Amino acid sequence: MYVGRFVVVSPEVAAYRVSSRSFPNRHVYERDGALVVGPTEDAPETDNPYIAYNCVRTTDDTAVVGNGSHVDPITEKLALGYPARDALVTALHALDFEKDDYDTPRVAGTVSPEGAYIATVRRDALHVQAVTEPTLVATYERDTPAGYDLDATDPAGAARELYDADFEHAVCAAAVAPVDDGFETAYVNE
Ligand SMILES: NC(=O)c1ncn([C@@H]2O[C@H](COP(=O)(O)O)[C@@H](O)[C@H]2O)c1NC=O
Repeated sequence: MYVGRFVVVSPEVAAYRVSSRSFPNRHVYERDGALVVGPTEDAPETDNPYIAYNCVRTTDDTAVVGNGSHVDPITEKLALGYPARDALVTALHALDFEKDDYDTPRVAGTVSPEGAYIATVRRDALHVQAVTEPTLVATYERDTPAGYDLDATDPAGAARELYDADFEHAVCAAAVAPVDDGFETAYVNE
């Protein structure tokens, strides 16, 4: 099954995978404390505005994952003191679904020692939900948050588990979790 990009959030960890039919030549890398999705050196030129973005950012107490430019305003609202639910609602409502050929939904997650959320904005819905067990939302097919069998509670394990998940066209994966002195991140490119 092809589900496109997806987020999995648990109370311990937030993770994200890029699956892509159209733009497979991409990778995750670190820049200025964020994890970024972007084209590899051999990628063909494109003017698609939706394929390069920060996919993981953190504030002092909360980490954000997502499939596009909304990761930045969600992070900025959190840094201003908005509760996670409100930061997700505000940023996703402002940017809305992607204006591409598929009306691709935006998906996002947050995790902090105080709690975790998962969210999506589609053409027909805005869904923001507190997470008490591992939960997945994807851009296509599985586009409403639903329980997912994630075993890992650490970023390295979660990024690996998402990369290896049985959905087509894996490209790369990333994950983030709170630790004693901040956040730990990990990613997989293969
Ligand atoms: N975030 C991403 O990495 C990303 N990759 C592709 N898209 C969008 O989704 C469309 C379909 O891409 P694909 O055929 O790879 O699933 C692309 O034309 C692009 O507008 C993305 N936008 C949202 O998921």
